[in-house]
Amino acid sequence: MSSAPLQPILRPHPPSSISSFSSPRRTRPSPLARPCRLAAAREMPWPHVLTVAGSDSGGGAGIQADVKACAALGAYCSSVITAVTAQNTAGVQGVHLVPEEFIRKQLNSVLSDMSVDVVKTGMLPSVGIVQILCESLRKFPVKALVVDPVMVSTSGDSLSDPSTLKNYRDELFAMADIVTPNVKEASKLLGGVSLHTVSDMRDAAASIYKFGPRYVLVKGGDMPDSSEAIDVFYDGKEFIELRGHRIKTRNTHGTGCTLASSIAAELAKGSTMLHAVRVAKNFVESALDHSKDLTIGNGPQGPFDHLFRLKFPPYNIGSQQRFNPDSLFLYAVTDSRMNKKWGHSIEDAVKAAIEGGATIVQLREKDVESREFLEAAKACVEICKSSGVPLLINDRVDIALACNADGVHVGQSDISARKVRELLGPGKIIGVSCKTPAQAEQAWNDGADYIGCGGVFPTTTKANNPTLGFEGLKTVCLASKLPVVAIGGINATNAGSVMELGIPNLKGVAVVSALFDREHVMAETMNLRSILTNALCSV
Ligand SMILES: Nc1ncnc2c1ncn2[C@@H]1O[C@H](COP(=O)(O)OP(=O)(O)OP(=O)(O)O)[C@@H](O)[C@H]1O
Ligand SMILES: Cc1ncc(CO)c(N)n1
Ligand SMILES: [Mg+2]
Repeated sequence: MSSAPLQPILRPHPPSSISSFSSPRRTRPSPLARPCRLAAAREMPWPHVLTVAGSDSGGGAGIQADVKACAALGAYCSSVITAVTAQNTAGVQGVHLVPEEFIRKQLNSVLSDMSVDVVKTGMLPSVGIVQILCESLRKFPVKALVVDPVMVSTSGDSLSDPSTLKNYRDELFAMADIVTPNVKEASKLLGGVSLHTVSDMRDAAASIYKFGPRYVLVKGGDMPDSSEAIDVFYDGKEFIELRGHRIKTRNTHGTGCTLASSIAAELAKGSTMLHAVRVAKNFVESALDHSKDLTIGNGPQGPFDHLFRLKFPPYNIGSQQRFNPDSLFLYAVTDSRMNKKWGHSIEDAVKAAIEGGATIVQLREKDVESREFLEAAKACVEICKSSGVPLLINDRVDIALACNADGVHVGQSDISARKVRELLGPGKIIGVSCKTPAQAEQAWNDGADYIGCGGVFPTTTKANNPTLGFEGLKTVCLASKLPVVAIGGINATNAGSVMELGIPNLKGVAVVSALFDREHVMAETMNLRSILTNALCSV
């Protein structure tokens, strides 16, 4: 990780035009692509989002949603209030604008004193407010700007003067890292075009991109009935459809505010933009799912519980831990039968593998009683922690939670990665075994961190496991947006040839028998590590 101090990055983008579509702006490395350093050495970093938005007296949207979402995701949230609304589950009964000069004062108070990483905007109800915000951001640059162009509430009430449209497009969007309109807002921004399909959403995202933001997310929460909630993400080159389950509930008030502030919180924590958007969408879906039957108020649209995770104490909400794909290099997978055969305890086997140079460990214990497994897993967590090696648990989410492991690896017939992510939270590592491009795509959509692909060679460790060979491995790697670890029959004789394939996202090999069906686990691991290192150097 770079030790460079945090650089302010928000500067006005070039004026929007058709040519900005292919402008050099896109080729400049995104500052969000690298994790941020938030404070000088020895200071505790605290990711900080400033929300510039309206208050919702009902507590479900606006400032109130932003503060709760940031808190839930482990970021600090300061707030500049642009308007006070009288609002409940029935709709908006009144809007009272805060005087513009007082908004300037609030912005100045926060930005001149506190180190804000990301600014998120919600309700900006007048032309003057948009201008004041842009001036403040030029004076006090921040790391990223997330613009949720709030115009109309879901109840259909107007939250912004139509005259702000031009300022939004010409001034604010040009400074924004991401703009997150819903379909109605996207339509308004584009002069009233009608948007009915995902293809229309793509076209809208491309048109809004021309106004100057680095990324656009057109949200489909309000699209006609479907089993999925589909948002379209666009980075100027590629469209990505983010598909989530549509939760059947009346409690969707504030989903847009929550999504945008969650993106801001993740960016403040150092995520790349796409990762931030995926975590945010997953968070909204989980919150809606947990809140679907709650009742507050008598109107048609209720709020949801942003802090649902507090009900799950093991949920590591503040985790700053990030997955490093390079840790897949020498992936040691334990096997209780082999350990028994050689008279090794799980702990001794893990210790030996780490001493020999394993870079990540997975406990795959099929024949051990749960209580015994948990005790061994706890001991392994300590061993791995002291060596800085991540420890994953195969399949058993309960064991992973109980021993606070670094993550879980699941197969195609285990609990889905999406569900595991919901249970473990954003900070944990999730891997999925995949044999096909479609499974790799699903793992990516479900929020996994890596995939395991195999069996590359025939193996005796896993029954009825078809062999993919190098061609199958290549096909899956090529299709996978996630880093890959190869698995299945890999040993000291053939490991080098796997790494020599030189596939960019193939980060390492996972081995079971070659390390653990041996008397001297440490020596075998050292040997394999040097073979892998040599192979890597020769590519
Ligand atoms: N019923 C639902 N189930 C799952 N996800 C949903 C649902 N409704 C909305 N979403 C998701 O919530 C996020 C916010 O989208 P939405 O279109 O609701 O924004 P919005 O209209 O700006 O919300 P609001 O104005 O109520 O705050 C999107 O990622 C969307 O896909
Ligand atoms: C204050 C406020 N901001 C945003 C929205 C959009 O949901 C709302 N309903 N109220
Ligand atoms: Mg909205």
